Formats: sequence, C-alpha cells, structure tokens
Amino acid sequence: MSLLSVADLRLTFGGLVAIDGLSFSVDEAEIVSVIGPNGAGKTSAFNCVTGFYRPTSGRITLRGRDLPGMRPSAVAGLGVARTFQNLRLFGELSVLDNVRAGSHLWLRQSVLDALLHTPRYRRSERECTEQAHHWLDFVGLRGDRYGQARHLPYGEQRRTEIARALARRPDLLLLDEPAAGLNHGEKAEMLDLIRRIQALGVAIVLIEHDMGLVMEVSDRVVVLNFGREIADGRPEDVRRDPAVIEAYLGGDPTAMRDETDESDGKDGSATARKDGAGEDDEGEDEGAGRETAGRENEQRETAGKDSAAGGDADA
Ligand SMILES: Nc1ncnc2c1ncn2[C@@H]1O[C@H](COP(=O)(O)OP(=O)(O)OP(=O)(O)O)[C@@H](O)[C@H]1O
Repeated sequence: MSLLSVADLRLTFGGLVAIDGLSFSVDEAEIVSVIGPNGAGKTSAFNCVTGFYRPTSGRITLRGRDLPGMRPSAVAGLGVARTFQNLRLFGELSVLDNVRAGSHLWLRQSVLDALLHTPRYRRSERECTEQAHHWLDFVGLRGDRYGQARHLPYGEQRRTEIARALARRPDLLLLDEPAAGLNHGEKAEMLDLIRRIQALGVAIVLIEHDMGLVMEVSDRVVVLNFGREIADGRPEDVRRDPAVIEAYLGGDPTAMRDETDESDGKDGSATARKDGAGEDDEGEDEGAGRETAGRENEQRETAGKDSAAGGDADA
C-alpha cells in the first residue's frame, strides 16, 4: 500500500477548475515532485492533502485512511507536515521556540501539569527543547537560535521552517518551493538536506520551480498544467516527454536543463520566465491572468486561515 494516494482529485472555485482529475501516489521514503507553470494547481493540491482545502471530489488516503474532511491539525497528527511557499514563522518568537512549537504535538502534559509545573511538565518541556536543538542542528542552522526568527537571513528562515516541520516527526513532508529565493550555494545545501530527510525514512512531496534541483533529487515527477496531470514518471523520462516540453516549456527542450547555474534569482525558473507569466504581463495571456489571480487568492487564503485556524500557521 502507498503511503499517500491521491485519486481523481478535483477542486473548483466557483467556475474555476483549479485541479481537474489529479491522481498520484507516494511510497514510504520516496521523493515525488509536483511541477507545472504558475497557477497549475500545485499549492491547491498541497492544501487538499493537508486539510486546508476540501476537495470538490476525489479521494486522498494516507496509509488507506481517508483525509478529506479532516482539519489541518488532525492531518498533522497523522504524520503529515508541510512548509509554505510564503514562510509562516512566528517572527517575534525565538528561532528555538518556533521549532519547539512543532514538537508540542508530541508532548504528554495536561493543562494542570502546565499550571502546576509538575515534574512531568518540566521533563517534557526539556525534551521538547532538546528536540528543537536536534532539528536545528540537523538542518544546519548557523544563525542565533535564541534571537527572534524575523532577524534570520531568508535562507536560514527556510531551514527553521523545515526544522519545525521535522520536529513533528512526520512520515510525509510537503515542501512548497523550498529553494525559492535561495542563492546557488544555499540551493546545493537544500538539495543535500532534502536527501538527508529522505534518508531518515520520510517521504517528501516537493513543489519546486528549480528544474536542476527537481531532476537531481526526485524519484518521480508529476507534471500539472492548468489543473490537469500531463505526465507522471521518472525525471529522465518526464524531461523528454513531448507533452511536457510543449505545454510546460513552450516547446523549447533546452529549457528543462539544469538552470541553477544560469540564475540565482528568486523563483529563477525557466517556467516562470518562458511562459510569460510574469506579474507585469497581467492580462497578456491566460497564464499571467491565472498567476495574478492565484497570488490574490493566496493572500486571501492566508489572511483567512491565519485567523480562522489559529495554530494552523504551524500545521
Ligand atoms: N482560495 C482560492 N480561491 C479562488 N481561486 C483559487 C484559490 N486558491 C487557488 N486558486 C486558483 O487555483 C488555481 C491554481 O492555483 P495554485 O496556487 O494551486 O497554483 P500553483 O501551481 O501552486 O501556482 P504557483 O506556482 O504560482 O504557486 C489558480 O488559478 C488560482 O488562482
């Protein structure tokens, strides 16, 4: 049985079909990348798996257990952790406390324990802090872990978010554009970190625009275009698939080469550039319109979730 199974997933927002019949599975300790142009439905798929969105139809199961309808906290409790495209750290809290927030899922203490500072409470708090240090070491955090998270450089904040997700001890980790905004050296470190997470036995679903990283690290690649799945296979097969080259890269086969050497900029992806979906191109083509709509909706979603879901910022 697969760890995660997504079958015929469909998600609509009014008349807009964000996901149109997506099916894929992820085995234990496997790395599956989900790629596609801006607005293809990648983050929406993550949101369906993690309980942030309720799919219109289709099935999502984790070790055979149905997920749709569960709250994000319940999905997290089953061993699914995620990071966000736009970082969601608690900026005012220390780096360490951000990661401790991930470990709290495992604490065995009651409100009474906390109020009375019982030995059990002190023991579990100590364990939580040790765990947080462990995961910060694991991700290779160099910055000050006692300072406020918002003062860390961007790349270090990304590592902190991954440390917090790992502190939940997930079986499945969903990483939404972990290399976005990183420079060349940081991307190489991210690749190494993803491999080390896999070596722990954790399965990873990766959304990433950096084709070099995707091709290097993935066991399988699923390609989405306008909500539809157009390919699912090994990286070397997917990069040669004519449908992928045509739909995703505008017919330019060289665009799927490792481009990490060519651009270190934020979202330095051939996809973003080649399909003309830049934010300045609003209304020029369908892709641009979808991206703009996506950003606006993401902001709405973020605002809504942050207030509605409370602790879901760390879900
Ligand atoms: N909450 C929402 N309300 C309305 N439409 C939404 C919402 N969330 C996503 N969409 C729409 O669904 C489509 C897919 O968006 P999604 O963010 O999943 O794409 P994506 O592939 O992750 O894009 P990107 O690479 O830019 O992050 C877009 O057209 C987007 O505008």
